[in-house]
Amino acid sequence: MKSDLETVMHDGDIFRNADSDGRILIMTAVEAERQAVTRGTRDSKRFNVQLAGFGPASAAARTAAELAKGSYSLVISAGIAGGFKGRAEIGSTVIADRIAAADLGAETPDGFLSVDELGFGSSVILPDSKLVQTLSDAMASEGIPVTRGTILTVTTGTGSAETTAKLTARYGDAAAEGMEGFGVATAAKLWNLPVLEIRTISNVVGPRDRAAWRLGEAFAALEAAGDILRRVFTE
Ligand SMILES: O=C(O)c1cccc(C(=O)CC[C@H]2O[C@@H](n3cnc4c(=O)[nH]cnc43)[C@H](O)[C@@H]2O)c1
Repeated sequence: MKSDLETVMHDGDIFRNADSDGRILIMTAVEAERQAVTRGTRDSKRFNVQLAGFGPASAAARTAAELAKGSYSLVISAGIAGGFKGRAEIGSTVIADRIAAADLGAETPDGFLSVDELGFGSSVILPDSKLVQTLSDAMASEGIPVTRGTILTVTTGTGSAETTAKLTARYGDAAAEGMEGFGVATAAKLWNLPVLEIRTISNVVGPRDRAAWRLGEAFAALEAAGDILRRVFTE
């Protein structure tokens, strides 16, 4: 009888053969994240793990530059993140079912207007739903605490209860907050490639308390996420 993970990996075959050489580009903000993912993927040639830099602008530019150099079947934004209280605990993993540019828009005396409300496009990019399901099932089957939800991309990391409340009022299903996902996803969209965002939680979104960040737990979870990616896409 097949294990849960074997069943999931069978589904993964669909994507392994999706196109050309089927390589997967993974973008992380900083080197420590890149190393954690690479430990998990064990330097498999299927993956190219590159630095996106800090924030969505750098992430979009560097992802676009990487995509121009090679052929890929999937783009992944990966890294650590803040987790919204009650949605994603420290050390857990979040897989985005929506990637949202949460603070891109305009402030008005009556509140925030999103890109959508301004008529300049969409603040949301949707990851490939089948892949989201495949990976979240694979993680759950290995006992990894995993949540699916909206991952917000912000240009300023949230550091107050007031901003946290504003964000959760706009995105009721927000699970985590990072700073590169929407940039990576924008570049992937330009190439008509599917995108995923995978974040492991280092801290709680809210009043800034750098001393409370649990980088070790988040990097260990990021390595475990890399291991699942390798098993789903290469075994
Ligand atoms: O201080 C360190 O030693 C250190 C080591 C590795 C990474 C960092 C970062 O600060 C990574 C920044 C990166 O992480 C994402 N992130 C993490 N928590 C949050 C948050 O609460 N709100 C927004 N972004 C968050 C983000 O994508 C940053 O690019 C530090």
